[in-house]
Parts: sequence; structure tokens; C-alpha cells
Amino acid sequence: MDISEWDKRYIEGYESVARNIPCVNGIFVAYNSNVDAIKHIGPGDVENLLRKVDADIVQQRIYSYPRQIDSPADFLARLLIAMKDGKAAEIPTYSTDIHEWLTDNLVFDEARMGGQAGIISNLLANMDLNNVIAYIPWLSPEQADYFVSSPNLLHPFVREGRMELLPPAEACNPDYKAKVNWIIEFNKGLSVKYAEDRIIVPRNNRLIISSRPPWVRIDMSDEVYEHLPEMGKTVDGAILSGYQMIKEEYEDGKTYRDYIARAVGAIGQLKKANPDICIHVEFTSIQNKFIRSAILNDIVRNHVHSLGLDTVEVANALNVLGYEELAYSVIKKEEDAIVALYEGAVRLLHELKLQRIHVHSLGFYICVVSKDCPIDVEQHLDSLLFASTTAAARALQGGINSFEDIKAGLDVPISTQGMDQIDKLGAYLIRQGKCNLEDFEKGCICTRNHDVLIIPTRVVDHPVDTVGIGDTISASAFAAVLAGMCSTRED
Ligand SMILES: Nc1ncnc2c1ncn2[C@@H]1O[C@H](COP(=O)(O)OP(=O)(O)O)[C@@H](O)[C@H]1O
Ligand SMILES: O=P(O)(O)OC[C@H]1O[C@](O)(CO)[C@@H](O)[C@@H]1O
Ligand SMILES: [Mg+2]
Repeated sequence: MDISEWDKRYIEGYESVARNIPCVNGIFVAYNSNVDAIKHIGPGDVENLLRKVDADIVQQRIYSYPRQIDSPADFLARLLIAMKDGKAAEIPTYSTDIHEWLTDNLVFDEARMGGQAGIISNLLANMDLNNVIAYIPWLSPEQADYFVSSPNLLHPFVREGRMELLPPAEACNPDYKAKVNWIIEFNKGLSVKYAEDRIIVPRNNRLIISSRPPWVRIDMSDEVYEHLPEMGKTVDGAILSGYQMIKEEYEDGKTYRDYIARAVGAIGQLKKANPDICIHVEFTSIQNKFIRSAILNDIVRNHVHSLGLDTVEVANALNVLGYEELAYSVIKKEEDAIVALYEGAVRLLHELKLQRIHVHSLGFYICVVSKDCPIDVEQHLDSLLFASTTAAARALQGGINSFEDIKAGLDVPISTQGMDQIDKLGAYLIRQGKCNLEDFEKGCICTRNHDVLIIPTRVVDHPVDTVGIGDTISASAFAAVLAGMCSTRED
């Protein structure tokens, strides 16, 4: 398909999802939500920060590649690395020192809802989904204020053994504090002078400093855990995220094993009263390879149906699953990186026994689905096109406040770079005899072992923010998949 044909197919995708979305009963969303303190850095900002630290130490830190932020030099090292490559990154910090240093030295531009579960809950509620049940283990009054106030977005609260669903502001715990992450957004073309070097940022992206205070636990109160089957019964799917915060060891003697077991138990509880419930996990950057591996092997494999992630995260996942070479080919900037990405997605689908894996990249998405996924390839294609439209609308407007807002995404141009990338993949697949030109051009490739959807996406030249666009893509696509399943059941 050329761009004008894709434009038409995009409208069909939007209309089909708009028709079907009302039949989704609901989605359960847990665990992570925080306040994102967003700073768009401009000319001179990084140089100012660099003047406050020892340049030699920053240089050493660049070489040592800190996987957690303990000092301003660690922060600047990871910021320079992210800016040089235009790559997204998320690095944890376990003390409040860096937060205080940033507050003293940078003024944030805006504070908004952050965390996959927070962003996704608001998006789904604003899309008018019938019923969004959000569960945030550390829901504080300040955090609750960032949730949209809407009757279709509720949070469980157990009173005298009975579960109630309440607006977040009524379900929060007044003793809890908000978790605040700093988000440093940098724009394509920004020039930064560093020692003898000059960095020119190749792509708009962001660095996240994820605060990990000791009270953040990926868990549930026993009461809510016991009532999960009740909640599972009322929804068609669950979107789970935040596992990146699991630590190897805790101050009180607990270990990652306790939290992994509980996470798997929670999925089991949701499935108890609703064996057909479809579970999506939104992956993210996980610096600790041991935890990354445990999440994939012990939570995702065998328990989860659908996984959403960006290209760096595909490489990271492949890396800990023993596919180091393929992981390297995904991230090195060579001609065949998209082929490696496709091969990697296929590997992950089968290795992790998923029904669906959705990889989002700038300019294109690749989704690989198993043969037993209950909707057909055209419905999968609709869901991806709908997700790209929703993401473009968010990048353009900074948020989605109603289903109607999504339509603006249809006016954002389809990325020609994305088209060029997928043409490379098409040439490879056709050469390998995996599909013919006609199927490839339609975006749907059916093979004996799985089906593959590949679409060019809409890219906004000057996005309001980039943080949270991936969450928007995965959640809107997943909601659309559920809508496809419900409409298929009703037919
Ligand atoms: N300007 C843009 N226009 C449209 N989509 C974008 C734009 N910038 C980024 N994206 C999409 O957003 C995704 C970012 O996902 P990810 O790295 O997971 O971020 P986050 O976790 O913050 O949501 C990219 O993979 C790309 O598909
Ligand atoms: O790992 P954490 O602290 O939950 O942070 C997740 C981060 O990812 C995002 O959800 C974007 O995907 C941010 O809004 C948030 O700061
Ligand atoms: Mg993401």
C-alpha cells in the first residue's frame, strides 16, 4: 500500500475500533503510578548543570555506565548517553538526594500523571471504556488528584471485609506520600557542548529518573488480593506494569521471590472467576538483568497473553533470554536492524508463550500473534492502526481527554522513514519466501507458526512530550484487541 492507501486503511481501523469499543466490559489496571515532574531542557541547560560537577567524574561515569543514580555525576553521565543516541532510558534512584539536587538546579515545566498504570488508567477512562478498575498500592491523596475524575474510573477499597469501588480520591490512604519521578525531555537538534565534544541530539526522547523509596512495593493488601476474583469477573482484560520496581532484596528480609510469587498469584486470582481474561504486561527499561530475567521467565512466561515494549526493550529482553547476538543486532544502527527486530519479536512470542507481542518504534510497529489468538489478522491490524492514531493525537495535543480527541491523530502524516524501514523488512521476508509482496503490502503476513502485522505509523514532528506515548500505544492497541474479541463473541 502506498501512503494514501494506508491513510484510507487507517480510517477504517479507527472506525472499526470506535464501533466495537463500547462492548468491552472493562479493564483492570495495576500497579505503578507516580507524579512525573517534566523538564524540557533547552540550549545551555545541560552546560549549566555540568558546571556544577567535576567533569572528570562525569567522564568516568560515562565509561562505567551507572545503572542507578547515586550522584549528580551519575545523572549527567546517563543524560549525556541518552542524548547522544536519542534513546529513551529509565534509571532508578534509591535516595532523595538527586531529587533535591534537581529541584535546586532545574525548575520543572509541568507535573502530570506518570507511571504506566496511572497513564493507562486515565487514557482508558477518557476513551469512555465502560469500566476501568485501577489499583495502585501506594495511592496517596496527592497521587489521587492526578487521576481523571470520572465514574468509569474506580479504585478498590475494602471496608469491613466488603469490597467497594470508589473514585481514587476516596480510596486513597491519607498516610501515603506521592512518588515523584523526574523526566528530562530533550529535542532533536539540541546541541550540547561537553568537554571537547559537541552532542547533537538525533531524536526527541526522554530520560526518566525513577524514584524508588523503600515503601514502594509491587504488591497488594491481603484484602484486595482476596477480592481480585470479584474484580476479574467484571472485566475482559488486565494491564499490569511496574514490575521493574521489584528488588532482589528488601530491608525487611523479603526477596524478589516473594514479590514474583505474589505477582503470579494476583494473575491467578484474576483468572479464577474469569478464565478467559486476557492479560497484558507493559514492559519497560529494567536495569537489573537478574530482575529483568525473573520478570520475563517467572511472571510473563505461561501467565501473560500480551506484551508491549519498545525496540531497546526487545534487545534487553533478548539479551537476558540468551539471544545476545540478536539483541546486539537490534540496537546497532545497521541496515538490517529492523530484520533483527522482527526476528527478535518472533523469538519472544514463542519463548515466552505469548498470544501477542506488540513492538512500537518510531515510524512503525511490528506485532506478532500466535495462531490461537481469538481475533483475525484484520482486527489485529485495526488495533495497531488505532493505536498509532491515538499515539499521534497524544503527541500532538499532549493528552487524550475524550474519544473524540483521538481523531486528531488521523491528520498526522504517516512517517516516510517508517515506510522505508518496513520496505527493507518486506524485501527480506519476500526473499526468504516468508510472504508475497501483496500480503506484505497489506500489513498482514500469515505463516504456519504465527501471524505478523507490520504498519507504518503516524509521527508528530514536534511532540508536546514523548514520555508515556509508548504506554498510550500499547494500552489503546490492547483495548482495541479486547474490543475485537468482544465483537467477535457477539457476532
Ligand atoms: N513524535 C512522536 N510521534 C508519534 N509517536 C511517537 C513519537 N515519539 C515517540 N513515539 C512513539 O512512542 C514510543 C515510546 O515508547 P517508550 O519508549 O515505551 O516510551 P514510554 O514508556 O515513555 O511510553 C516509541 O516507540 C514511538 O512508537
Ligand atoms: O518505574 P516507575 O518509577 O514506575 O516509572 C515509570 C515511568 O515510565 C512512565 O510510565 C512512562 O512509560 C513514566 O510516566 C514514569 O515516570
Ligand atoms: Mg514504555
